[in-house]
Amino acid sequence: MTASDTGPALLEAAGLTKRFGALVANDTVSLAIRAGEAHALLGENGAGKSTLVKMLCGLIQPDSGELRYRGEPVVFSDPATSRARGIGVVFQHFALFDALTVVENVALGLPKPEPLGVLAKRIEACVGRYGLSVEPWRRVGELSVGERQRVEIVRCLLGDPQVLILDEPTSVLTPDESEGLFRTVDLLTAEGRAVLFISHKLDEVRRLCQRATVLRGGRFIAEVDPRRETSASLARLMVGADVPRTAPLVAHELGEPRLLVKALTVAGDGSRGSALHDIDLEIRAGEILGIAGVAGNGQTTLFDALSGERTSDPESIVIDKVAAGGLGPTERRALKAGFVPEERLGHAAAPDMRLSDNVLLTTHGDGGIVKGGVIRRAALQARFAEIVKRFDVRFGGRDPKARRLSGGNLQKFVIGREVLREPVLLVVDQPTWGVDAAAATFIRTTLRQKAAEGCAVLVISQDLDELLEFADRIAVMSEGRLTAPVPVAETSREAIGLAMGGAAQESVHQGEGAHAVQA
Ligand SMILES: Nc1ncnc2c1ncn2[C@@H]1O[C@H](COP(=O)(O)OP(=O)(O)OP(=O)(O)O)[C@@H](O)[C@H]1O
Repeated sequence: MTASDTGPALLEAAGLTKRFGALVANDTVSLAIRAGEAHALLGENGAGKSTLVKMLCGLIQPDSGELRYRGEPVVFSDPATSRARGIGVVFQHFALFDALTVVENVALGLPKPEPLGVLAKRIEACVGRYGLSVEPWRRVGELSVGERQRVEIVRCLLGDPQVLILDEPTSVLTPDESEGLFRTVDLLTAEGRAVLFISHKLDEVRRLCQRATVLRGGRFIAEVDPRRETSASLARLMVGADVPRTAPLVAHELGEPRLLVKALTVAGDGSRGSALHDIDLEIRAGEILGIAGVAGNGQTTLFDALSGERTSDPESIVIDKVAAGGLGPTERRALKAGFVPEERLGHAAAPDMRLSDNVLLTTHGDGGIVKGGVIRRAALQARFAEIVKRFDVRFGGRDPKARRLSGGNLQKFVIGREVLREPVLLVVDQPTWGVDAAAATFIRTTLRQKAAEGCAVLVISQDLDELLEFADRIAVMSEGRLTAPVPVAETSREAIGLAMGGAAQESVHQGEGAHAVQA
């Protein structure tokens, strides 16, 4: 299908403006989403994409401008009204209850109650039709982020939406899962539905979408056919200038082991993560170890075990020569370890606390900011200002609550907060989730610099290309076990992909991975 032969406009924004205090988050923005198309919404972090989406679904009201549905002016006073008219949204932050099953969560969002058995059958039918993999009777707390996202998508699809809005849906997915989602999107558009696709992954946008609207600084910049653009030309439209590439690797000596993990075994806790079996790894000063894997294979438990949210045998985790397995997060931070969890809102940052107080959350044990139990406000403000400046964290106002930040800007803030603590060990789960191309480059370059300065860095990421680009060695997590790490130069995308599927438990060396499958 070409951009010109897509159907009539289903949902239109005509000159929408939204202000937050002095900040104009959307300035007379127009957008038309047509029947049968996948339409990308592009822009840097803070460009105003989420604000526009929130107006399209009635979560917030525009200050001026008009919404039209099938050519008629409409007012969506709340999300229930837009849902009833056929607009479904899957946000970056999921609204699911961990303690409930998938089917119970879906039931909570229904306009009318329905027996759970009947609903489970409807979920199974929807899952089959759109090629999604979701088990209705599993507890949401046991699900990976990727699985939770599929629950949210199914929940939306059960409402029979004509327009489905997906806010950065692939940032938490493996390449295979993303391909699965694209097939779902293709099926939906073939049925004449429209999909609005927000993503920072420009290759995907070019592969999936027939049209793209670009925002910059809250303003409409262009509507283009992304298939006729390059990733560089799209990025240029978003940024208004050329986007830098990741700095080349600076050769440096490796030092002492900063992190030693020995025979780490942790039971699954039934809510957040699956069990770990006999994990061994070592990261030396100056090194970046990447951990790849399909979400839900124990990465969350590994993060929790390393950060001290789950304790283990004291000797099973050694940070800078100190047995740390039995220590909690604050004690591990006192050893100069820093942790960036996957979920930035709610885990890495307290949504209703101001940003400066969120700085305090992980720096209260560092001598410079709290002394003798007293918060040194000036030092805290100085650190806050430094994070904002060095990591280019953009927001309206002086010190907003964390929940007011755009997703990518909050991610930059959390990374900056941990990096500026000058850690000797940094454990980062999904470092560039939701950040734009320029910020992702900046974050990877920063982590490399930290390694060059002698920090040991462990990066858990579902983005294989990211790991291949900036890790020194890669190991794969599969069913709670970790393959032996191998240097990036000695492995390949294919070998890692096979190990991610559990095909090669022993190693991700190029030859051995392929061999294991043939055997
Ligand atoms: N409720 C709010 N109060 C104050 N400022 C807000 C609020 N919501 C958004 N903003 C600000 O509006 C601007 C646009 O944010 P928005 O979340 O729309 O960006 P985005 O393009 O979705 O970014 P990202 O790619 O990082 O998700 C940002 O500067 C953000 O801090």
